[in-house]
Amino acid sequence: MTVSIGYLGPKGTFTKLAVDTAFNGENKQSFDTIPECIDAVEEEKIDIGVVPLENAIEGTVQLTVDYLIHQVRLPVAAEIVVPIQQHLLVHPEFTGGLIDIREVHSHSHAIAQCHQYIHQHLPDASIRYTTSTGKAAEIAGEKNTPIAAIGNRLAASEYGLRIMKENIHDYPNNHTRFLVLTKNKDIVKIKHTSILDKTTVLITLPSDKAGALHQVLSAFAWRKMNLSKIESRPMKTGLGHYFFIIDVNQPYDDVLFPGVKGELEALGCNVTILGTYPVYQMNI
Ligand SMILES: O=C(O)C(=O)Cc1ccccc1
Repeated sequence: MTVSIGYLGPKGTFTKLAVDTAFNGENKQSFDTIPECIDAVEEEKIDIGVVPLENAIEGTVQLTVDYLIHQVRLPVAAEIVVPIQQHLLVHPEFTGGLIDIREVHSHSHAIAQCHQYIHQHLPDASIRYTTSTGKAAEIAGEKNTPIAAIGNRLAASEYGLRIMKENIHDYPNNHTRFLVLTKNKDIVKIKHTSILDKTTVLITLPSDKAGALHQVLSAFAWRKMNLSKIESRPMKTGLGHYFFIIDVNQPYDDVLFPGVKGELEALGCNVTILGTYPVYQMNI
């Protein structure tokens, strides 16, 4: 059986790079937006979806987290961590200098990863946000205009662009986490060895209870469960109402996690396990 894998496209995105690095030559399909890719997995038009989740410089990709919490809950089969290098890409016939560039197009995360560079070297260019870095590269390649895109080397080759300036991201240790979503975990075959297993838990606190978050954290702490991330997101039910999303650096088990859940539910919290999955660190 050929497994179909959807990703945030079009061609030349970081998500496509992550997919190419993690998977062999399955049938790969690009989607223009993150929700479209997630919906396609939900509607079983594709077997696996890969979407960006978090960047080391810019933080969470809110669209992914919110869509997965509020619209479509899909099991997470794996996390792929990929190093990110951002380059300034221009049409091959563009002969101007940095000073001549009028517009810089890219995904909001890519723009944010290069804020200092843009501020110092392209202060007069206007910023245009696109659904992905690949989309920005496609626009820059359409005709010879003073439009630059921020994206990767794959985008440069896919759209025939010239790399005008390499490595323009502001901080060197730039990595992005991608989620592998599927209803059937057995079909996910990643050609690397995982570095650890993680479990992601979604918790809502009882309203207006002093020390509730402290008690949530203690339930993990006294069990010596190591947390690697805690983030609050609005529940969208009113100001001051939040979910807490907690990553625990260990696989789900039948003792500790049910213990945490029982303890927190007794306090009036709501606890949902969003997924337990291996993490793969890629080198490209
Ligand atoms: O736009 C892309 O290429 C993506 O895959 C999303 C993204 C954007 C910036 C850094 C990492 C991933």
